[in-house]
Amino acid sequence: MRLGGVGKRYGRHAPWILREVDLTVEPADLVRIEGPNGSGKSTLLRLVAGIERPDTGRVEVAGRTAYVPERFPPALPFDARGYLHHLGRIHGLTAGEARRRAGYWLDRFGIADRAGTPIGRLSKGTCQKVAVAQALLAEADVLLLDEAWTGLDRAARTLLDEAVVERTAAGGRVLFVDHDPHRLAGLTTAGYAVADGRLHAVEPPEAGAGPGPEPAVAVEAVGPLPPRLPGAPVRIPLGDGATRLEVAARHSDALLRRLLTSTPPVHIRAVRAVDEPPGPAGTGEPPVPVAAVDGGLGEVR
Ligand SMILES: Nc1ncnc2c1ncn2[C@@H]1O[C@H](COP(=O)(O)OP(=O)(O)OP(=O)(O)O)[C@@H](O)[C@H]1O
Repeated sequence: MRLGGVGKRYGRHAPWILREVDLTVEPADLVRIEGPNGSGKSTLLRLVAGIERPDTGRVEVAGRTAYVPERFPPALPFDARGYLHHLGRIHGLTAGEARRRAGYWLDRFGIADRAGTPIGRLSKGTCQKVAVAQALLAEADVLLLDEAWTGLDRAARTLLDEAVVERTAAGGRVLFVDHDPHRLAGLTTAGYAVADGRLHAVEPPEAGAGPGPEPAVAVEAVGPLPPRLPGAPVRIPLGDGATRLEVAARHSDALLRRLLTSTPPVHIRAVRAVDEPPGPAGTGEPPVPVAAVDGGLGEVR
């Protein structure tokens, strides 16, 4: 996904909202976009979604795109299940698959009992769950989330966090706008602030370095590593050109996917559970063969 020299204004004599925006997003990237109200964050996501056209420059997006808009259209002539099914079909799913995934996400968000309720009669939070579900069921290559957590209850916010991690672990690119600086902290691979129509790279907040007290996984990787990695792993040089990366287990899939899809690819020598504090190579559980890791991820090429 690439934006080159993108400019946008709403009308020929209107002020520029975005100018000369360059942005490249690779598979498995999780990108945070921040900035003050009215700075152009939603405009940027709408350009990537193809809802707006740039006035200058190019927007190149390969693959399927799914988008959670900041505002859900209020008057839709559907019930929740019918809407998800309809959107699934628009995303190119067969009728059977669209129905299956609609049911799956209604269940996962705990709103299966409201599947037959017209969208206009759903509560705000339930409506937002449907808005999020329509994007997640697409299993898109590019997932765009515009303040998608707003209005969700705690369980649904956690579910959306997990779904984002799942999407990036599967090689998807995720861009999100959110005003909470801690949203997905430690998982983002890049962060940008929109200000004065420009996109400025910012250092995304860390979740606190390293895995903490929860179950952790150590990955021994050989080769140059990307500067930012999912889960903000602790990096321990092993002295033979390899690096031991220790990360919370829930981020290990995303980390492995990011390593295996980086250019040039990183060679993964071993993956093991960590059940003791960071130490030299050879501590912890016996290494898991890399082939098993590849098999577990499913789509690694
Ligand atoms: N369809 C439109 N027509 C005209 N102006 C628009 C349109 N959409 C957005 N704008 C203007 O473009 C500017 C950027 O809006 P945008 O919604 O992209 O900002 P934002 O950073 O997402 O703001 P917020 O944090 O409040 O959601 C604002 O001045 C807004 O009024």
